[in-house]
Amino acid sequence: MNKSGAERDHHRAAVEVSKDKNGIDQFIVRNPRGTSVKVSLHGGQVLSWKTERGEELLFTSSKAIFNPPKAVRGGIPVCFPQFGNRGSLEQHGFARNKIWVIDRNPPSLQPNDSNGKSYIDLLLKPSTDDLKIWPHRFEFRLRVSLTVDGHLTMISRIRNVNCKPFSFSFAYHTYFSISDISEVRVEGLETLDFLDNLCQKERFTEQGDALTFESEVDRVYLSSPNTIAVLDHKKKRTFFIRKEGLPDVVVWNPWEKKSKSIVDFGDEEYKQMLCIDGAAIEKAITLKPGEEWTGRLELCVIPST
Ligand SMILES: O=P(O)(O)OC[C@H]1O[C@@H](O)[C@H](O)[C@@H](O)[C@@H]1O
Repeated sequence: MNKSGAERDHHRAAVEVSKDKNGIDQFIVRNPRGTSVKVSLHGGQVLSWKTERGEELLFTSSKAIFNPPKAVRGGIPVCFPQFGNRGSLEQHGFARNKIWVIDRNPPSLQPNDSNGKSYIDLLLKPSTDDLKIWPHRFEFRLRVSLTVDGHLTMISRIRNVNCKPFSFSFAYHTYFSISDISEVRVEGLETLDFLDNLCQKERFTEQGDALTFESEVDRVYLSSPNTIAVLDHKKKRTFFIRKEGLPDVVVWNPWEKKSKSIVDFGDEEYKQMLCIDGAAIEKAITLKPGEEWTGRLELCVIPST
C-alpha cells in the first residue's frame, strides 16, 4: 500500500458511523487522544465537539427537535447560500436543512493540512427543487477534521459548476457552550463597525473594550481580524476562532424575552450559549463559472486562569 493509501485508511479507521433516531447517518471522528466530533449527514451539521475528558464544547438545546429536514438548535449548522433574512430564500438558506452525502474517496489534504488529522468529507449538490428556488448549480464540499491536539477545523469549498456567475453569503453558525453569559468576554471585535439586526441592520462602531453581555445581541461585525477569542472566566477556558476567507463575525444571544419565543430553545438556555460565527455576509461572494471559494474555520480551546 502506498503512503497516501495507508494515510487514508488511518483517517477512515478514526471515523465511526452511527444512526440518529430518524435513521440518518452520523459520524464520530476521533483523534488518538479521544477528542471527538460528531457530524450529521442531516444539514452537514457538526452536533458535538468533546474534549478527551468528555466535556462538551458546543451547546445543543435540551429542547432541540431532531426532525429532518429542520436544522437542530445548536452545534454548528452552516448558513448557505443566504445568511439570515438577507434575500428571498428561507432564513439562513437551505443547506442546513438538506441531507448531505459522505464522500468515501475524498481528495487528499493540502500538505499543511494533513498533519495528524482525522477527517470526513460531506457533499451537497442542489436538487431539482433547490434549483427552482435558487437556479445555480454548485458543488459544496465540507471537510470536518480533528487534529491530535483536538482542534476542530471546518473547510467549505463551494464551486460554481454552472455556465453563469452566482453570489452567496455564508456563516458557520457556531453555538459555543459557556458557563454563564455574564461571565464571558469576546476579544477581537473592538473598534470594528457592525450592522445591528436589532436596529434594522443600521451600522454602528464598537467601542475599544472587549465585548461583554447584558442584553440581547444580534450583530454582524465587519472586516474583523482572523482570530477572535471567547474567554469564559468561570469555566477557566478560552475558545480561539481562527478563520480564513470569512471577513465578518456574527454575534448572537437571544437573551430572556426572545428565548421564550423560540420553540426549540429553553427559556433560560440563553445563559449557557453564545453564537460567534465566522461569516461572509456584508460583501457577497461571487463565483464565475468554474471558480471555487474556500472558507476555513479552526476552533480550539485552551485552559485559562
Ligand atoms: O432561529 P434561527 O433561524 O436558527 O436563527 C437564529 C439566529 O441566528 C443568528 O445568526 C441571526 O443573526 C439571528 O437573527 C437569528 O435569530
